[in-house]
Amino acid sequence: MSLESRVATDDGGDEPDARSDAASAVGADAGNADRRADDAAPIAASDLTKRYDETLVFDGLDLSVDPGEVCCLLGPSGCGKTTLLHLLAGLEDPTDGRVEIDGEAVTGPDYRWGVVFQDPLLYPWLSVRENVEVGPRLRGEEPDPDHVDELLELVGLDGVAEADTADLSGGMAQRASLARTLANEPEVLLLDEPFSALDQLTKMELQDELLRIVDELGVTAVFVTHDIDEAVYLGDRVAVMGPVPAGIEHVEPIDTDTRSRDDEAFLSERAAVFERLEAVGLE
Ligand SMILES: Nc1ncnc2c1ncn2[C@@H]1O[C@H](COP(=O)(O)OP(=O)(O)OP(=O)(O)O)[C@@H](O)[C@H]1O
Repeated sequence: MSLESRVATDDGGDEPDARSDAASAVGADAGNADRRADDAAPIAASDLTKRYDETLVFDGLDLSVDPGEVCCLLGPSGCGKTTLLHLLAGLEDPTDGRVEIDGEAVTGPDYRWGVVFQDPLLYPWLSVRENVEVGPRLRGEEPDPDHVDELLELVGLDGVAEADTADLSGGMAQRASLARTLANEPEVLLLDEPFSALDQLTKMELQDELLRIVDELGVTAVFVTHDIDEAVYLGDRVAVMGPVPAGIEHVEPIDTDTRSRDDEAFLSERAAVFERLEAVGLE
């Protein structure tokens, strides 16, 4: 049986409830059982300027992400989405300006603001479980096996904990990468096109799971994507970026009460975002 079918089998019909329980348990173990959207960390970027030699990527950009919100960054290729995410994550320094997460200045990477990249970047010599244990170990903590089990269940990998990462499909590898980031109990998730290399069905499945996890763990998320449908489906707001050095040209609020991929509200919000993208020069 392939690893994918083992996961499918293990998922079973009652999997969403099982994962729901796992999410609650993870929250409880993390000491954040009461951390819900209202208590999640806000992100504030003020007057951010970033210059690489002769390229001014943006100049005086402001962005506020509310606690528990999913903010999608959408824009033409090369407009600075990844650069902005790296500044929020402390992976790069701004030329000027400031980023704060939960009121604390971001001056470098920190396990409290977890990053998920397009490439899962798993350690190939470690099993799935050992990959998830990396964060606590790097912080000098012995991973709690129950907590790791709960995270693996949360992302639907409980059937393949001991597998080699080389045997994982792209979707499973990205699930493992997400679990590894969640093992650090981040207050904020910063995701850089994490699903862009996946087939459409896997992508849609992971989009739904991400929304559930963000909601249940009470984290704030910034999600970079090229995909308008993905931005409108995932986002509470979609920040449309223009060609450098425009930065954020428009922020579209999304009515998430009727979250769906094909109803009227979705299609009209998609059309509104598309119009904004066209206005900034869709590439
Ligand atoms: N390390 C770097 N050194 C020099 N220029 C850079 C560097 N990183 C990014 N840039 C430039 O900054 C601009 C923004 O790049 P960035 O990768 O952030 O855009 P993006 O919107 O994420 O692009 P894509 O959608 O294609 O991934 C581009 O002009 C890019 O060439």
